[in-house]
Amino acid sequence: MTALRLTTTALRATTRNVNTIRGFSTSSLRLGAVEGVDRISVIGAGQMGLGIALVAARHASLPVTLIDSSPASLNKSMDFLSKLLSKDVTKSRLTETQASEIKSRITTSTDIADVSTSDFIIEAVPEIVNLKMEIFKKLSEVAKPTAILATNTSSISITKIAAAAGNAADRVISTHFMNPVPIQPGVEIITALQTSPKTLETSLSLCKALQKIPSQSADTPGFLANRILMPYINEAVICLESGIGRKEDIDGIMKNGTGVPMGPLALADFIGLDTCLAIMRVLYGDTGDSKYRPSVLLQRMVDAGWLGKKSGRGFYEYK
Ligand SMILES: NC(=O)c1ccc[n+]([C@@H]2O[C@H](COP(=O)([O-])OP(=O)(O)OC[C@H]3O[C@@H](n4cnc5c(N)ncnc54)[C@H](O)[C@@H]3O)[C@@H](O)[C@H]2O)c1
Repeated sequence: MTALRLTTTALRATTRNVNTIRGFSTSSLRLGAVEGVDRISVIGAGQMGLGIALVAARHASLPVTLIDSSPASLNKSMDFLSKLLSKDVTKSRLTETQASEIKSRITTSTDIADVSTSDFIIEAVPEIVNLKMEIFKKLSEVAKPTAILATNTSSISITKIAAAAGNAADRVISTHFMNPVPIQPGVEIITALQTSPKTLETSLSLCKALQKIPSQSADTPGFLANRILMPYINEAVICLESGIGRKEDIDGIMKNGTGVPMGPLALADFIGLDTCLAIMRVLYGDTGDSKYRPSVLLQRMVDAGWLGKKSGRGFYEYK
């Protein structure tokens, strides 16, 4: 009985402490600390890279170096970050002080060598195999010899990317965040043949610190998420190109009939049509299975530079 009462009292005290912590600025608190990870770098400041940087700075209070080869992308992302944080302040989800502390934890760079002080590096550049391999080769030269090298690839073999990292291959893993990163709790974790158990363990701890829920998948084309999602999107594009339905009807029936928040064509615009096409090409190329053949219309839209929301035009138009 006494033990039970003590436990209950301790539990109430802990709950009180947690609530007190929640009400205060997180500046001096590392709520989501991960052993051996004091700084992270994110390479690629597009929609995924920015989201990852934001959750690391916000939920794990980690300093982040956000790297992009394009200064314009960095500026655009930092402007967008300010808008996201202001919205949270307006909606009373953050105080102004917390918002400016989160922003101050993120520094930007155009030089990949600036990963050199980070313990965990997450690559989020476009879904182009040679580009990713080039980056992992470079990371094996410029990163700390203990740093974990993670990729956010949607479909490319982690084992292949790890091979490009040479002696660092055992520290390569995939932390495949879902879009939009600040909202979706799921992260797919994929290990390469070379990945060490320690790399996996630290990556799972980081996911927890970022308040994400990991699901593990084998290193196969598309892993779990895109092996299921992309053929669905591709089939919706085939329905459009073969005149089975208008875009409003395709999206309408899936939205109103299956309860998904977005129809498949609107979702493709949101993901990026170049990313969708790249994933379908990996699924088709790596399996040789015709069920994964990318729709011709999807290829033509990417040829036209109609990449979806990020370019202002995809299946729909965006201001
Ligand atoms: N969009 C999604 O819904 C989604 C979801 C999960 C995973 N992913 C994956 O995440 C990765 C990034 O996707 P995204 O949608 O953020 O792409 P994006 O096009 O929005 O951003 C990519 C960024 O990488 C930068 N970049 C290009 N080359 C670079 C280089 N050599 N060095 C540094 N930066 C470079 C670009 O300037 C751009 O800012 C891809 O592998 C994609 O498959 C995307």
